[in-house]
Amino acid sequence: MELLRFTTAGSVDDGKSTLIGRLLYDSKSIFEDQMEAVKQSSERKGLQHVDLSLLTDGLRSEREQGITIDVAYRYFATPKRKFIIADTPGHIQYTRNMVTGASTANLALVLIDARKGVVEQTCRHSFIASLLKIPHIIVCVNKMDLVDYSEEAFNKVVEQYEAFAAKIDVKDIRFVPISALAGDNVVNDSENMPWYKGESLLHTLETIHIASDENHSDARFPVQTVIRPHADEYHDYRGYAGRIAGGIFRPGDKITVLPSGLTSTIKSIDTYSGPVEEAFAPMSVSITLVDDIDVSRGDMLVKDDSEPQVSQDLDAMICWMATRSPRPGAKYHLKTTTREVMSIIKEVYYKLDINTLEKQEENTDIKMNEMVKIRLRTTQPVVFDEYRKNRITGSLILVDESTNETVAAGTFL
Ligand SMILES: Nc1nc2c(ncn2[C@@H]2O[C@H](COP(=O)(O)OP(=O)(O)OP(=O)(O)O)[C@@H](O)[C@H]2O)c(=O)[nH]1
Repeated sequence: MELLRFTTAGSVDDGKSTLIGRLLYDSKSIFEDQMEAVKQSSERKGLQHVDLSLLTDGLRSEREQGITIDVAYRYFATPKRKFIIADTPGHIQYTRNMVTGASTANLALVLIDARKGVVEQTCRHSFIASLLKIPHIIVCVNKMDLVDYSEEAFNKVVEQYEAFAAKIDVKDIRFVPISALAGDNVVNDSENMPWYKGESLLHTLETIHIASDENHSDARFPVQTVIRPHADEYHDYRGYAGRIAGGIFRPGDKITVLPSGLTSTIKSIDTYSGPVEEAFAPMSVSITLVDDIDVSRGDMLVKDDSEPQVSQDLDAMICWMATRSPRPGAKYHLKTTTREVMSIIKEVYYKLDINTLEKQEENTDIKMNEMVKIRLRTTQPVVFDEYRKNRITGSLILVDESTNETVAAGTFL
């Protein structure tokens, strides 16, 4: 079953927790005992309705804790799709959390209070979504019950957001008028808004087309492991295992190994369920070649017609995630796909103000949560693509050599 990852970020009290609770509840992804606990807490608080945000906030304390980055991941499934929600706070001091949540997302859910319209947080979250090339945005105009389910109020928010969205690079933007509290258009179609002819939020999440968002034209296979079993019967087997990051590979295809430049031809492609005649992203496969050439972990198999870039000088847009600013001359492990090399930050071009997308070229000492364009110099060649071409081979993280802390996440330009 297809998996859709989406991020949510909103400003305080937009109703994010209530919305996520409503999605889980109405799609029947909640366990009875969790629901019973929420009902009881709501009663204790003297509420007339069941406070669904308690459900989300309760789950929030059970969240997966990253060592440096705190993003609450939540999982649910319907008969049509599986979902992972990366729930991040929208405040500027949590930019790094938003970047982490957005880096693998297929879709960003932007929540707007119908009474307030577009606010700073809305813009910031949308900018991050566009910088990280999230292909789809769904703008949920929430609390429609508080504006009498008015079409005019909804249209005003749509207009306001569209005026802002002209500045960002996201192709697919949709709008859904909802009430997370009352349940309108979240899972079930609303009877209170007959003027809205679109689908409910869940229906959109279940059916939005995401397969074509993968890059199927430029063949990329980062080698994760070299398999060479020593048992006698396999003595001539040498396979390269990993996950395809782009394009299509078939037995018989001519390939080049980068960065070495050696060439060969694919003999076979194996998967857990047997050999295949065709493999594409995001399949995990093991590839064998007709020649016994030198291939190691961190190399990339590509096809001749569309080669990635290979360089030791790399321009990237990064989000600085560490509390400590970079020290002059500090060395960082640069990790991209399965490759890891040493690097230093050679130059800082500018900082990007994520409220306005303006470049700031003066005063470029880097602080936590800032987006910065930098040049890295590595000790060995790196194989990469521009992020806009491929989100997997185009992304990187920097890990501090001495503390082992992830200090930055970024995209190649
Ligand atoms: N009337 C109305 N109230 C809503 C709606 N959605 C949320 N609320 C209320 O708005 C308040 C904030 O909702 P939350 O879900 O806690 O908001 P949040 O954005 O998750 O806030 P944080 O958890 O602080 O990030 C609560 O009192 C909700 O009951 C809605 O559709 N209509």
